[in-house]
Amino acid sequence: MQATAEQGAATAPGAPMLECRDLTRIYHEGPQDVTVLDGLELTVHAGERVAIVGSSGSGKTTLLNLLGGLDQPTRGEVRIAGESLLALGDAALGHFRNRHIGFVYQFHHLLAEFTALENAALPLIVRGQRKKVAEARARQLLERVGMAARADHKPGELSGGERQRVAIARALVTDPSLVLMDEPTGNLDQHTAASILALMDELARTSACAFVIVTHDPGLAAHQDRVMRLDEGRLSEQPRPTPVE
Ligand SMILES: Nc1ncnc2c1ncn2[C@@H]1O[C@H](COP(=O)(O)OP(=O)(O)OP(=O)(O)O)[C@@H](O)[C@H]1O
Repeated sequence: MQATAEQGAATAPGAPMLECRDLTRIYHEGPQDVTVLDGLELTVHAGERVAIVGSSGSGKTTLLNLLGGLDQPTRGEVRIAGESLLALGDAALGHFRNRHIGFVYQFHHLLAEFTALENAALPLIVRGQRKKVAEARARQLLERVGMAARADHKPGELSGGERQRVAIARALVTDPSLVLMDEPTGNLDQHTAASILALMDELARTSACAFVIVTHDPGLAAHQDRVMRLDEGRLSEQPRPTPVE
């Protein structure tokens, strides 16, 4: 299985990078079963950016967790770069995640005792890269998100928006095939948010990275290639609101 997980991703623009088929998640905790996702279908191609919108409690976080292999569906499957997450064992799944998926979740999960630079370099260190090489790449990403000057600061010394930018650098440092983002620009001012969007555009174009972005921000949603609304456990394509300049 390990060998399968290490195979290269289907990175040609236009190839399906993410496929969800009949994706269903029923929570059995509590007095009543709760069906949150109900036969959801989604295909995202290499180089494509898809925004997911939906009301509070509609299942956006549940969906992101399934896409990232952090939770297992009750029924159906998630394929990333042609690989079914369900078919991977725990060790292979961890390896696959590190290799193919970048996460930017609302709680950034930065390690408190590490600097911004060390945090951003961590996925490469985990992958076995030499510290010097990993930190050189991490520094490039920190520059891109406007955090180079704070590279030696620990998360406790950074603002919420600054921590978010370090988390974005960390998610992108491995050149992932797929980036999963939960409100990635929520804490950022307009100028910083615009520079993050420009970085995402460039990555989608140059490295065929696919993005799935959960957001309540109509401006951010309008900036993506497609907007999907999650409602009653399924996704439907939305007309895009006019982008906010
Ligand atoms: N572990 C769990 N056990 C039982 N129900 C759960 C569990 N996790 C989530 N839910 C329920 O599933 C539904 C979807 O939750 P989820 O967090 O995915 O929604 P969301 O769209 O991300 O919401 P928000 O926009 O408020 O963050 C909610 O009704 C929630 O109460």
